Amino acid sequence: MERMTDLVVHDAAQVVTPTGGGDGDGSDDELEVIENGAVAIEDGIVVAVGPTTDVTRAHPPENATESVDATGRTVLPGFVDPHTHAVFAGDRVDEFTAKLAGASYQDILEEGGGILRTVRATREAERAELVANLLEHLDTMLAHGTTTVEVKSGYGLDVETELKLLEAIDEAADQHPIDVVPTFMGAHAVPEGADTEEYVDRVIEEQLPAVADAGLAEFCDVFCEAGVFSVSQSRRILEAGQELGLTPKIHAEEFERLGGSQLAADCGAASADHLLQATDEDIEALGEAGVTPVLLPGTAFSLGAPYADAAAFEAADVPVALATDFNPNCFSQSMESVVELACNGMRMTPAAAIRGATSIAARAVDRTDGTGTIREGAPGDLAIATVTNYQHIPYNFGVSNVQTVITDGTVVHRD
Ligand SMILES: N=CN[C@@H](CCC(=O)O)C(=O)O
Ligand SMILES: [Zn+2]
Repeated sequence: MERMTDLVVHDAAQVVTPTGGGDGDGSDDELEVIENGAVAIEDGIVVAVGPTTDVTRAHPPENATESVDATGRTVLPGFVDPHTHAVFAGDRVDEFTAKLAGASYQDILEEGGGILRTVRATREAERAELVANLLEHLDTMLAHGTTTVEVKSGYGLDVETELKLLEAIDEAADQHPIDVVPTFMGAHAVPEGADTEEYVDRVIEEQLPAVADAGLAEFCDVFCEAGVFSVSQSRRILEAGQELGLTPKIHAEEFERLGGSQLAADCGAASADHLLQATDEDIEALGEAGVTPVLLPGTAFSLGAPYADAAAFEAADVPVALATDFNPNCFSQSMESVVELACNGMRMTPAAAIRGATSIAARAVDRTDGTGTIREGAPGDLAIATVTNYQHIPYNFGVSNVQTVITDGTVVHRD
């Protein structure tokens, strides 16, 4: 029977989708490829996906409000970027040059640069400037196929500025088609001149209650790292956040192996991120506890550090999510680039990288509604690339392959 459809994408060389979608641990998911495929969307939700002949019989493009002829192109779920620090003022391009000349990330931070420098610039910025900056970055993300993004606060380190950042995230989210997931990260660094224990008390007693009261965050994240927050300090913060309804996330085993993975497993975190130094034991603990590991190849690339051991996760049957970690130290908003680095740098297969950037990434932000897949009932979020086969995305690196982006069944970007 013919029906009126909001959007039909048809005649795609490939429609590509992970078979899972947020439920289960993702280890049995596969990447399904439908040759000459089509997708129909109604009321923002996918209502049909399959061969073009089947989908267009029930949903003729000529009867749809909008149709996209995807001949010669590949349709993917919109990318999910589950780890960014995208709201801040200024940049640190001079530190980029200093790092190339040999300065380390931690030397820069210990001298009051790095995160602390962005904190100074962000405290001085008006909320409107932060909103405008974030909207610009969201536009760039969208143009590269991202339709869901997590954004952390963490360049305030005091109640007032942390709230200003979360309000800026909320305001930008209201104005932009990307689905924005807000995370509170008051424990991103120890502010200049502060004692770490006293600052942990302030995060727990002042910042967390104010954030929970304002209802502006879904997750609470901590930088669990030597010289920043210890495992026990991180545990106190994450448990306090959990009591206020914020799901834990953690920056773990980035520069040193401290035990953040085990903590993530103990407190049922949604994700443990970075994991450059994670051991087989850590990987097993994350897998058993259902914590999604998030690997950030752009960060290793920017730091000139060895990549996380993606093969060890694969061997343990623990699927990994991928994210940009977009921040002033790792300045890329592009999930296309992350997929390229995952393959060319971490030697992941294109199929594993696409799953990591879509359905597995959705697990890292607790999106269990089919986000990151193209299946009936999932949100109508699609990225259409100018390639005839999804493997060409990492193969043809360094260029923008995404051409058209759809959120909730509406075309929101076209190159
Ligand atoms: N490692 C801690 N936080 C960020 C970097 C933030 C910054 O350098 O401004 C990260 O995840 O890479
Ligand atoms: Zn981070």
